[in-house]
Amino acid sequence: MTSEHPILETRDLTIRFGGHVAVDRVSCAFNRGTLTAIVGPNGAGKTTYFNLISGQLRATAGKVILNGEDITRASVPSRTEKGIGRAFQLTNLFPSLTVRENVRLVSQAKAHKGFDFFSIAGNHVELIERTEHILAEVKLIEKADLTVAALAHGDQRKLEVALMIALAPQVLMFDEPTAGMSVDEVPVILDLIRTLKADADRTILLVEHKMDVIRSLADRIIVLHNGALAADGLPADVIASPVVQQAYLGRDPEEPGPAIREAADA
Ligand SMILES: Nc1ncnc2c1ncn2[C@@H]1O[C@H](COP(=O)(O)OP(=O)(O)OP(=O)(O)O)[C@@H](O)[C@H]1O
Repeated sequence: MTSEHPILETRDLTIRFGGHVAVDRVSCAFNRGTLTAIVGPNGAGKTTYFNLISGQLRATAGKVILNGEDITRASVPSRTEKGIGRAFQLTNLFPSLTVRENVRLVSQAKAHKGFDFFSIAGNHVELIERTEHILAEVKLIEKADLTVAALAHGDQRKLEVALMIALAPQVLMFDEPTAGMSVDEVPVILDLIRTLKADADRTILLVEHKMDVIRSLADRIIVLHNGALAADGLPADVIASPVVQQAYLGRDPEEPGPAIREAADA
């Protein structure tokens, strides 16, 4: 972790649905270059917390601060432009275009935000190079000429990540990236997240249930329980803490359960 100011912060972030408080005064700061796993039982508020950060939901109270700027009331596109990245839904893209064309389109959309009349030619070369760089980073070069519709499930997830990267986000949000993946596909996505993490400018938030995945990737774990922050710290400490053993894993701390065994087997 670094000592600089946090890139992202939530302050007393809260959302109520009728009488139900789904996210309850969550205050948390995320430093640049770190990967934080967000865990908690089903219905704990993890996805809702993500939606409040990326802007799909508006907070009832509290704040979301990005690079010192209050973005609590900003729209989703505005947050995306400011540096919050969340994987695309492929259904919003062009299934009949190739992988490369999709990445190029999103890169182009990003580049046009900073359009410079005097460097059109330069932009074009840069765009091609950037597209190839992203395809290489997510290991989709060999599939670049396939249409999206022809991709296997795991490769579609990689493309979602590629499109997120094309928007050059500072904060990358993954909501259960290995959900629904085959045993073969899981390590590929984990490797990809590890590669992304190697860039110290990227700050990663990861909602994940698989404890072995969390152990291998996270610098820090925060635990949500009934919408509130129940624990926050280094992975080994948080996993071992009574609050997690009882509240999240639902068992006696002395008695290792399936998630811990899974971690031990990994
Ligand atoms: N739009 C909504 N309207 C009403 N209630 C909602 C809405 N979105 C979420 N909730 C409720 O808020 C609570 C938190 O849900 P959320 O999906 O954030 O939990 P989660 O921790 O991501 O769970 P899971 O691990 O099952 O994905 C749940 O009780 C859910 O039913």
